[in-house]
Amino acid sequence: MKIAVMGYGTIGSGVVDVLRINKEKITKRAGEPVDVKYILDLREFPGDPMEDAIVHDYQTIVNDPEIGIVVETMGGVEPAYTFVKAMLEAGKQVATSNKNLVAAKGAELIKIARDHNVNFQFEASVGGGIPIIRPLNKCLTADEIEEITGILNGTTNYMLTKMAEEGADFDEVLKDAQEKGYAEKDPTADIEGHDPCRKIAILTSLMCGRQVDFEDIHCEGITKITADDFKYAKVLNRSIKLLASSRKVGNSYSCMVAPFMLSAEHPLCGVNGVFNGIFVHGNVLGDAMFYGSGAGKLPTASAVVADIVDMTKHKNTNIYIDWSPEKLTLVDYKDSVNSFFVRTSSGKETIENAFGSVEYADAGIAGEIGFTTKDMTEAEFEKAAAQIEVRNRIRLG
Ligand SMILES: NC(=O)C1=CN([C@@H]2O[C@H](COP(=O)(O)OP(=O)(O)OC[C@H]3O[C@@H](n4cnc5c(N)ncnc54)[C@H](OP(=O)(O)O)[C@@H]3O)[C@@H](O)[C@H]2O)C=CC1
Ligand SMILES: N[C@@H](CC=O)C(=O)O
Repeated sequence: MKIAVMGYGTIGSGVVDVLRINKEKITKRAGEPVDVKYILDLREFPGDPMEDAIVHDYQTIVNDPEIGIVVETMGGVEPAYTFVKAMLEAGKQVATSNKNLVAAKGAELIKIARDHNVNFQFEASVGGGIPIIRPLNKCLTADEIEEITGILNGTTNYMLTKMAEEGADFDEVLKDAQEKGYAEKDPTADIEGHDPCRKIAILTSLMCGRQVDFEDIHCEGITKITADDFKYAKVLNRSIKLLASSRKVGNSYSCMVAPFMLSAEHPLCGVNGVFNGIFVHGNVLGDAMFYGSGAGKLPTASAVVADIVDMTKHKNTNIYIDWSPEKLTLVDYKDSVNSFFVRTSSGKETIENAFGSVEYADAGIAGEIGFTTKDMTEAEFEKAAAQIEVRNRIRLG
């Protein structure tokens, strides 16, 4: 099998490395050798062992009938969409790690692949090296999936872990995550939660078989989390995690991305560093957990290469993926029920007038108190919170 890699950055170069490191095993499992014929990138790579494979015009790949599989690891929607569409229409199979592309154009590209009897696969687009797309599409097909809640961003989980355990500074630990190759080209997508938002939109689309737009999902990142919040988390024996969740409500889903303070008993509480954890509940399966490296060069490339092996074994066979372009309208997140941790400078009488009975937490920070509320809807919380001064609030899990 001759393949091309579009985008020779962290993940694209990882794909080339994985194909070399595990060449023998991959050849055996794919049923034939997998060779990289072209690498498309904007730059030259003088001195790189793959220097001679570098091309700059995607049409070179489109027009070469020898290329059976194309890997897209450039990132972003354009020109990735134009290039991938052209590859599928030319009868080539495509594997991508690009969640921006999958969240925006997944349903359409799946259909184009089906119409041309090829495959569009995207295992690495959610959870880095953790298998989650194929399990949903192949192994959990007997179930109605009623909930997926996950730590779906390696960068922010790495940052929150370092901030909690070492008191690390936000900007420094973000720089560290960028140097390790975990962060997006524009890390705003990580720290503002847009990346896990796209990932939970992809997973929800696979849960329901319809298009879920990430723009419809309520999304909060970690930029408002401070060292003082970690002091309270310690007092409350909780950890702060950025969760992406999707729950079936009637015929629709309630989705949200936001930081949560998790109790020690929560299945995702102990997921630390660059690891991701994905909790899945099916109506007949019950609970399942997926856990592993959520970002980084080789773990993510491992998932891309698994797609290459799968597609090499399925030449001329489209593997059905249940994801139609028909849009699903999500339930209003303001109706979802949570309890909250709140930091305030307001007095206890004012707090209790607004929230009723609460439980207080004192982290020894001058001029403020923390408290936790009972369960309430988001709308009820907003109404009560408007009556006090709120320094920060984090949902409890
Ligand atoms: N890093 C990670 O841990 C993970 C990343 N992903 C996803 O994988 C994708 C790639 O990420 P990553 O490898 O980290 O990103 P990088 O920025 O490291 O690599 C992207 C590469 O593609 C090249 N490129 C960009 N635009 C074009 C173009 N128009 N034509 C040819 N080449 C182009 C870039 O060149 P240049 O540098 O010159 O712009 C760069 O070499 C993204 O979608 C990301 O979200 C998914 C899971 C994990
Ligand atoms: N920036 C992303 C990369 C993997 O999807 C992350 O940190 O999880």
